[in-house]
Amino acid sequence: MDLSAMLFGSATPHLPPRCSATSTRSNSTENLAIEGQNLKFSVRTRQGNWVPILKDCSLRVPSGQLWMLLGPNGCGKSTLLKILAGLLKPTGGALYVKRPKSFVFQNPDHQVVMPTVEADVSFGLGKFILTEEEVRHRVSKSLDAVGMSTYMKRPVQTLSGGQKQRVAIAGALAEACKVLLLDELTTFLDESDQVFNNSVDLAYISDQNEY
Ligand SMILES: Nc1ncnc2c1ncn2[C@@H]1O[C@H](COP(=O)(O)OP(=O)(O)OP(=O)(O)O)[C@@H](O)[C@H]1O
Repeated sequence: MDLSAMLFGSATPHLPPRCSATSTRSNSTENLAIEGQNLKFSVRTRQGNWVPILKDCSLRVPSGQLWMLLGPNGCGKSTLLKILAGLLKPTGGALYVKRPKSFVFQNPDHQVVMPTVEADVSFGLGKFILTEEEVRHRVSKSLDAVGMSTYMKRPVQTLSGGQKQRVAIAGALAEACKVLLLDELTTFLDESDQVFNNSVDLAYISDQNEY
């Protein structure tokens, strides 16, 4: 299936509706967070046939912007996001994604695994060499960014779906990700939470069905 989705940036939309996802802007000095050229993804059926899911998908996402990937059910939005996250390997094309990058799953129960909010947000920081003070600072700053600083000691099983999703986003921010990939951001978050302020040099890209 062709990706006939629409990409919206926080500045000028880069793509006309229902075209292949190709940006027309070309500026070699641009600080790009994501660049994909002619990405392809196919799956093999039990009968041994290859079924194309993405065909020649190209996109350029500058740093510091929020982009939304819009399109009808089944057009390939989640597949593209998983490729950008490195969870799926494209079967063709070239891809650059600035690191560190984080992927927030549609269902936060797949991601929020530790007993308390504080433990969950600090969980991913174990791979860095950080002082306890730095860990505390990052956890507190990222929970603040998602409006959850008063929930630090709360058991995660007492949180709503949207609160868990915010905790998952806080975990990604704590790791100082440069690219934040959000699968169906609106599943749990309310409207006011869907774009939150963060001054870091970060690109957000989210997939969303058209309404
Ligand atoms: N492993 C797979 N095997 C076979 N088909 C697949 C596989 N993964 C995805 N597809 C198909 O690829 C297409 C794109 O799926 P994808 O989940 O990326 O769509 P989407 O745009 O995110 O849809 P939705 O808006 O419903 O979440 C769908 O038709 C889906 O059935």
